[in-house]
Amino acid sequence: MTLFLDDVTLTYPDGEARLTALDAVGLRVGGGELVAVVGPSGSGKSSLLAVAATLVTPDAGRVVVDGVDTGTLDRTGRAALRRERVGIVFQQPNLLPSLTAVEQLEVMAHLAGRRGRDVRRRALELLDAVGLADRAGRRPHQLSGGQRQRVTIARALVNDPAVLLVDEPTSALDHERGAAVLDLLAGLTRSRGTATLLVTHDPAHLALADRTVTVRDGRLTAAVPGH
Ligand SMILES: Nc1ncnc2c1ncn2[C@@H]1O[C@H](COP(=O)(O)OP(=O)(O)OP(=O)(O)O)[C@@H](O)[C@H]1O
Repeated sequence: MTLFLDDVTLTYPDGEARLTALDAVGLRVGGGELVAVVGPSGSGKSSLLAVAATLVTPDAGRVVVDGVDTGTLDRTGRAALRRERVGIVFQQPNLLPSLTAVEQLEVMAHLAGRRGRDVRRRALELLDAVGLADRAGRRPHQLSGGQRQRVTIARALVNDPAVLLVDEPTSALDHERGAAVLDLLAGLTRSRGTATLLVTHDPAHLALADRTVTVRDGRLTAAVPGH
């Protein structure tokens, strides 16, 4: 389970010219590895996640998810790859208001073509793993912000993704809950062997990462943790 970005360049239209959001970026995240991404506002962090998630196609370079060169896939193929092999956790928990916690997970499994009793068992296992076994029947408005965030993490894992992409997972949480969510992500990365890319502004998170990379003006550099 790996994520590999090879010489990836992404530009956006900018009036008559083009703005370079990612400039010849190379990055390899191995299975069981947690890589933190830091950098100033507007430097290209979200663009990096969007490209890795195959939500945006780069102008040049290769994005290889779990051994699959995503450039060889059409739109349908990329959507299937995302459903089956990529877990995405956005900043704001985007849960469906009418569904219970366990149903949020089941819907994702169903979209990936999974059915049956195993799906519920697996969903409950994951909710247990994020400390929400006793909240499985609650809807989003009956959960705290931190609990909702943990549901989105469990949901991102329901189809056993090879690659986990996480954008500022603790920005809405207090320090203690944020630290608990980070511990959880780091633990799941290692126990499940996912390749995890984590965008963060929180220096405390860097200690849990195996590596930190810095994005600056669309370019990637390795950073010394804690600096
Ligand atoms: N859809 C778009 N169209 C045009 N320009 C864009 C688009 N999305 C992002 N950009 C530009 O690309 C650059 C990188 O943006 P990106 O969102 O990747 O930065 P970021 O590091 O995630 O920033 P932040 O920390 O503020 O979220 C910025 O200059 C931004 O203005």
